[in-house]
Amino acid sequence: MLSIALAGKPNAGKSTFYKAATMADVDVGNYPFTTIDANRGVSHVRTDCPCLDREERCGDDNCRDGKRYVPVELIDVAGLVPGAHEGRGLGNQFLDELSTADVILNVVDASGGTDAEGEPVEVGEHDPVEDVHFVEEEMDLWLASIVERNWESIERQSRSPDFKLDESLVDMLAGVGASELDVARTLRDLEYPEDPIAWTDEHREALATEIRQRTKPLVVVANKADIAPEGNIEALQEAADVVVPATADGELALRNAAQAGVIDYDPGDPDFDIVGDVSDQQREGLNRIRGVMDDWGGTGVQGALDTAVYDLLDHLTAYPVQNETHWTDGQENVLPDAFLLRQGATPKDLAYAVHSDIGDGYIHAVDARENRRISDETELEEGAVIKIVSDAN
Ligand SMILES: Nc1nc2c(ncn2[C@@H]2O[C@H](COP(=O)(O)OP(=O)(O)OP(=O)(O)O)[C@@H](O)[C@H]2O)c(=O)[nH]1
Ligand SMILES: [Mg+2]
Repeated sequence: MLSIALAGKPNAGKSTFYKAATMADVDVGNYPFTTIDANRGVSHVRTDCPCLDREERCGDDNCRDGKRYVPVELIDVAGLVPGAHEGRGLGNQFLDELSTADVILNVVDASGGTDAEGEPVEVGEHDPVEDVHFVEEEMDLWLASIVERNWESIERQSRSPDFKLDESLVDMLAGVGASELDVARTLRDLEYPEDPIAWTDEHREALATEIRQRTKPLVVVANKADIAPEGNIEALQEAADVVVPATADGELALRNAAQAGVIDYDPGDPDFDIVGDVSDQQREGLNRIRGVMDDWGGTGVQGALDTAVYDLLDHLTAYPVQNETHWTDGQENVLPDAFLLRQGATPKDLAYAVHSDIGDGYIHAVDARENRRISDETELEEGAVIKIVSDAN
């Protein structure tokens, strides 16, 4: 499963985001380091279900009237402060929690109501732009310290006649999610001495930064948009490449209200309808959330997850089916499985995602939307419905 981690300074709203996105019961509090041990749970990204092209909607639990929710892992870690890689705040051990993540949501308190350490201050007192880059810097330094720690072993390996730097680096960096391709591209882009013994700290830091950029791309979540002073969100949008304005608190309130039957709302909707009895106070609260949604197209929680997976990681959703004619002629109306694959993925990649035996036994694939055999080189598109023919079937 793809893995998304929430990182950022204390008190920015990471656990509130996590709680809203997973509906798990975790601690939230207006003070730094509410979270100490990481929370891991299942959230979802949202896309259009292929059933929207059919007369009947899909009967799967993860499809709500054509809105398809595809599972991803979400990790909520302790707050990060500048200097964390050398043990400040709760230290650096929890940076290790980020090593399995494919993408990071850097939750920033856009209201400026918490200082650099996460202590509450007057709204607007702290400049949230200051909180954007330190997360990347801490992650770079953390990775640099891993490289540093392992360099002696690389030096030792380099004395062997069949030493290959790329292979040794792949071994060393696999744990932080770097693939052979990541290492190959990084080495292509860097200038470095052939002999590992001649590497300086600067070479190792440059390596760490490149690898971090490739393996841990970041989305900035401009949280607390509901109370952010005029101009703060825009300043954040200037300061970072990918910024999603959000109210995690608002999303949590909406999910709770939807669960209680008070509103009609599916995560990621741009708006909601009040369908139950509400007090004046509740109505006022809901309208405040609606204000943020009107400004930014939603609460931003689902939007941030979707941006991370579909835009930053460039993934698509593919749906394997058992029987292509049943899907084509409408006998079968449920798509029980959805897989997130990198853009460029082929039918065989989908086969391997389903199961390694299915991949090993892959014979050919059929596009079930059109009931037509497709070539093994076909690049799958978002919403592909595919029957894999495999001798492991
Ligand atoms: N106004 C407003 N407050 C929010 C929002 N999201 C979270 N908060 C509040 O911000 C405070 C901190 O929230 P948490 O979710 O505990 O923050 P955290 O980042 O997990 O904090 P640590 O675990 O200490 O690192 C709480 O008082 C939340 O209610 C939001 O969208 N708007
Ligand atoms: Mg927390």
